[in-house]
Amino acid sequence: MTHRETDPADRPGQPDPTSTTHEADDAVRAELARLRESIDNIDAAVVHMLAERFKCTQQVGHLKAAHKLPPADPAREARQITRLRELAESAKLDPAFAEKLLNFIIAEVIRHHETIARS
Ligand SMILES: C=C(O[C@@H]1C=C(C(=O)O)C=C[C@H]1O)C(=O)O
Repeated sequence: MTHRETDPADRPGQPDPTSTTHEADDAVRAELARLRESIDNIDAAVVHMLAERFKCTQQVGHLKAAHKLPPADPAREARQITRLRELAESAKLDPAFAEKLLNFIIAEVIRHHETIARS
């Protein structure tokens, strides 16, 4: 803890000029807590949405395995990436990040499809 020139202990009987700082600290803490609550809600939504997406892709995996279709469909992936990049741009999200995220998810889906095909 640093000793400030404005330490009220240095000026007995004077109003505490640091109280504004403490109020600002409280306001910052409250704003941080409010934003983090929203972040937690959004993270929960992302997890639930991903779980729903994986439920769908698992069904696709079973359908493909039953009909001897390949686990990956690069043409479909290319269309999804084009679409997602456009969506990202209009949402002011970095399209390169959106593409990386989709590729990461799709790679996991393909891994699941390969497992289903082997089973
Ligand atoms: C889900 C599918 O399988 C794979 C996974 C994809 C995805 O996660 O969106 C897209 C294409 C395929 O490589 C599909 O063919 O639709």
